[in-house]
Amino acid sequence: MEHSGPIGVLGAGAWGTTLAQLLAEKGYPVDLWVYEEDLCGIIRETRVNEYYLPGFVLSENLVPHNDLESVVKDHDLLVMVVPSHVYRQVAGRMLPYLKPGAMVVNATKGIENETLLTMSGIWKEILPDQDFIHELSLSGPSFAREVSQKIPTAVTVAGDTIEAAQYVQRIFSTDYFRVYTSLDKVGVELAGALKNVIAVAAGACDGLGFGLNSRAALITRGLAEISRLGVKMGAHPLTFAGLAGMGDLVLTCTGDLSRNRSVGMQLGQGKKLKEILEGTRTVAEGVKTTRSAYFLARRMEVEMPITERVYQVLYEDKDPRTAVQELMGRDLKHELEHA
Ligand SMILES: NC(=O)c1ccc[n+]([C@@H]2O[C@H](COP(=O)([O-])OP(=O)(O)OC[C@H]3O[C@@H](n4cnc5c(N)ncnc54)[C@H](O)[C@@H]3O)[C@@H](O)[C@H]2O)c1
Ligand SMILES: O=P(O)(O)OC[C@H](O)CO
Repeated sequence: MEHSGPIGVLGAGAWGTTLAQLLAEKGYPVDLWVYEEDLCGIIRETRVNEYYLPGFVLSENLVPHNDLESVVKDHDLLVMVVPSHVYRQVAGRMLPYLKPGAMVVNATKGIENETLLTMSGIWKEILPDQDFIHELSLSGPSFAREVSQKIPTAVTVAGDTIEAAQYVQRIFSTDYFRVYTSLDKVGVELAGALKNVIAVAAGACDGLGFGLNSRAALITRGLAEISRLGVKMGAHPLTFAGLAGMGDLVLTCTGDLSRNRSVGMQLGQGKKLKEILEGTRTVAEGVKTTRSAYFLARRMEVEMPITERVYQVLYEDKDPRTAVQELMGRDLKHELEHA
């Protein structure tokens, strides 16, 4: 084992717990930050995350904590898996304990509403010194439950240097979790966040009772528009054909385990957003990311017709059926236009 010392995982939702368990089962001592005090006690006593990942007994190498200091202080490697809307707040609280030179692997998928920044953008904004930490992004098609079941999965980790990306690649890879490297952090982060918007649209299409043709069209044209925005923001176009792009888009637009697809499905079936979100403990990042993507597209002057319609359905009460009619009725185009 190349890495020594404890690994801190921040966020004990389904994904944070899954990644913590993967690392703990590889033999690393893992400190897991659990936001909810009662859940922290439950995990300590039962070894099961009853709220977010029931059914999996967690390794003794994994220690739950409710205080941030125990998970961050003196840790050379940290994994961030809190929802994007609380990321800045949690990262800010971590600052006093952060070890200089620590590696921070971001596994959150989202774009902040207020600033339109991705998670690495948040670190850039709040860190006094840009070289204080090495920040990387882990993304790709990976439903937590399937990874917890050790179903073969492939993801990608993007860093600023190949050495950093390969270091993290080795730490996370197992015989069921294959990690590729990338140097396109902008692309990997944007692809992982923006696919959730298209997943809401794909779910809505299914909820309206449309068929597989519609879904395939949405996935393909969705990929076209999220690539368009990503490339304009400096991403490598081929990242969108990779695991964090096409891979995660296909998974989330077609997989019944997707929370984002499920939100869309319920919208298509006529439920209102408030009703859908009420009483759900888990996060569907696409709901908030849609707002960010909509304003980012306007700021960057990039045409994103699907994202625009998802925004109108979520936030302006547009009927999903009208949104589909509008998409189908747009001016006819050349397929590679704006590509
Ligand atoms: N679940 C997956 O399959 C999966 C896979 C890949 C990436 N992700 C990404 O991982 C991130 C976390 O998702 P998840 O599925 O693990 O979460 P989840 O929906 O299972 O759980 C919600 C999480 O939010 C935390 N939380 C709620 N309010 C909080 C607050 N005020 N401060 C700090 N934490 C708070 C909860 O403690 C819990 O950890 C998201 O960005 C998601 O897109 C999820
Ligand atoms: O359940 P979702 O829609 O948040 O998707 C989870 C992951 O992002 C899939 O890779």
